[in-house]
Amino acid sequence: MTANHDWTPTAHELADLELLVSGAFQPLTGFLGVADTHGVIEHGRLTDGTPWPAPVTLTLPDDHPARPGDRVTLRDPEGAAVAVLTVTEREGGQVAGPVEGLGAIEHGPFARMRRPPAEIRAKLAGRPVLAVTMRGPLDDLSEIVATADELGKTAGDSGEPATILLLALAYGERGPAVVRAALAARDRLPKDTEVVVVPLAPREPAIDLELRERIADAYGASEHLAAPDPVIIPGPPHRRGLVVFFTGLSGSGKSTIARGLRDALLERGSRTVTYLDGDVVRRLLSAGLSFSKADRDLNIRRIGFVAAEVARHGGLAICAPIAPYAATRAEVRAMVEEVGGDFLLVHVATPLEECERRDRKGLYAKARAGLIPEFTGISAPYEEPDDADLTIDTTGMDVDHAVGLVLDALEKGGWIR
Ligand SMILES: Nc1ncnc2c1ncn2[C@@H]1O[C@H](COP(=O)(O)OS(=O)(=O)O)[C@@H](OP(=O)(O)O)[C@H]1O
Ligand SMILES: Nc1ncnc2c1ncn2[C@@H]1O[C@H](COP(=O)(O)OP(=O)(O)O)[C@@H](O)[C@H]1O
Repeated sequence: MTANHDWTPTAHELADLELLVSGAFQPLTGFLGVADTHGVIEHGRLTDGTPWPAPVTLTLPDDHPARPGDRVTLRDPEGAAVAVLTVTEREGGQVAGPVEGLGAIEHGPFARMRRPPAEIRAKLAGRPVLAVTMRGPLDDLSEIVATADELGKTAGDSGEPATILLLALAYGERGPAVVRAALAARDRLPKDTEVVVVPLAPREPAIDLELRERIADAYGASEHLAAPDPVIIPGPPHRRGLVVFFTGLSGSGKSTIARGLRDALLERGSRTVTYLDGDVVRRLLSAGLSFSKADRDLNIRRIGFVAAEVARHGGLAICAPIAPYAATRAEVRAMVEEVGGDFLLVHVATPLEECERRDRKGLYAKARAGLIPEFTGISAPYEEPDDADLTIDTTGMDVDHAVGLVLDALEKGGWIR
C-alpha cells in the first residue's frame, strides 16, 4: 500500500527542487538515485546516457519511513507544500523519484521574480535571447550590449538586437544582493531587458558553469554569457557576527565564564552582546521541554536559531547550554556560518568528578540517588567535542583567568580590539 509522508528538505535541496519543478533543470524531472548519481559524478551522464553535470539528490534521515512506492510531500520551512515526490528508489537515506509541483512557490525572498522557463520562453518567443547568468554586480555592460547586437544581426530575422535576459542566481545570504545588482543593471540596459531570479545553489566552478548553460538553455537562450563571480572580501572579524558557544557538563563553569565574558565585553563597549542564559532559555524559549535527547536537540536548535539571527545582523551572541550531542552542536555551527557569522566553540572541560564535587545545586546528589533521570554525565551521555576552538578545564583555576582565556581567543581572532 502507498503511504504518504511529509518532509522539509534542506535549503540546498529545496533550491534544487524548485528548479526541477520549474523545468529549469530539464531534462531532469526528479531527484537522482544512486546509479544516476554515480554516473553523473564519474562520467557526466545519467545511466540512460543523457548528459547531466551535477548530482541532484535528496536525503532523508535514516529513521524516516518513506519506502519505494510511497509519496512524500516536500514542504518549505514555513510548512507550505511545494511538491510531491513519488519514491522509486531508496538507498540508505538517499531517495529518488519524480517530483510534481503543487503551484506557486512562496518561500524565500523574491518569489514573484522566480518565473519559470516556459513563461519566459513564451514571452520572449520570436527574437533571439542573450541570457546572462550572474552572481554579483555586472561591472561592464558594454560586452553584453555588443553581444546582443551581434546576435540580433546573425540570429534574428529583423536584425534587432537580441533580448537580454538577466538570470540572477540568487541563493542564501548573498541572494538579495545579486537581485539588486540585476535590477540595477536592467536600468542601464535596453528597455525590454528581463530579470528572472533563479535559485541555483553554488557548486564547484566547472559544474556551476555547466548548470548555468543548462538553465540558460531551458530559458530559451540563443546564447549565454556567464558573468564573472564577484570577489567577496569578508568584512573584518570585529564587524562580523560571532557566536561564542560554551558546552560542558552541569557545574563545569559555563554560565560563570559566560557572564564574566559578557561583562568584560560590555565594559569595553565595542560590541553589542546578546547573552542567551541557559535558565532564561529554558523558562521562555524552551519552556516545557524535558531532558530527553529529542528535547535537548530541540532546545539547542532553538538557541542556535536565535544566535544565528543575532550573528546575521553582525551581533555577538553568547550561549551556555550543556549541548551534549556533537551532531546538534555541528548543526548550530552550520546555521551560524550559513548566515556569514563566525562560530567559536568553547568546551568547558571540567571533569565530572570536579563538577560533582562542586554540586552547586545539589543536582548530582539527586541524580546519583536516582531522583533525576537522564542526568548528563550520570545517566545521560555527554559527547566530548573534537572540534572545540578552545578547551578550558576550570579545576583549580580562578574565574577571571578562565574569562581571560576566552577574551584572549577573541582578541587573537580579531573579533574584539
Ligand atoms: N537531566 C538533566 N540533565 C542535565 N541537566 C539538567 C537535568 N535536569 C535538570 N537539569 C538542569 O538543567 C540545566 C541544563 O539545561 P540545558 O538547557 O543547558 O541542557 S541541554 O543543553 O538541553 O542538554 C542544568 O543547568 P547547568 O548546571 O547550568 O548546566 C541543570 O541544572
Ligand atoms: N575557573 C572557574 N570558572 C568557572 N566557574 C568556576 C571556576 N572555578 C570555580 N567555579 C565555580 O564552579 C561553578 C560553576 O557553575 P556554573 O557556572 O553554574 O556551571 P554551568 O553553567 O556549567 O552549570 C560555580 O560555582 C563557580 O563559582
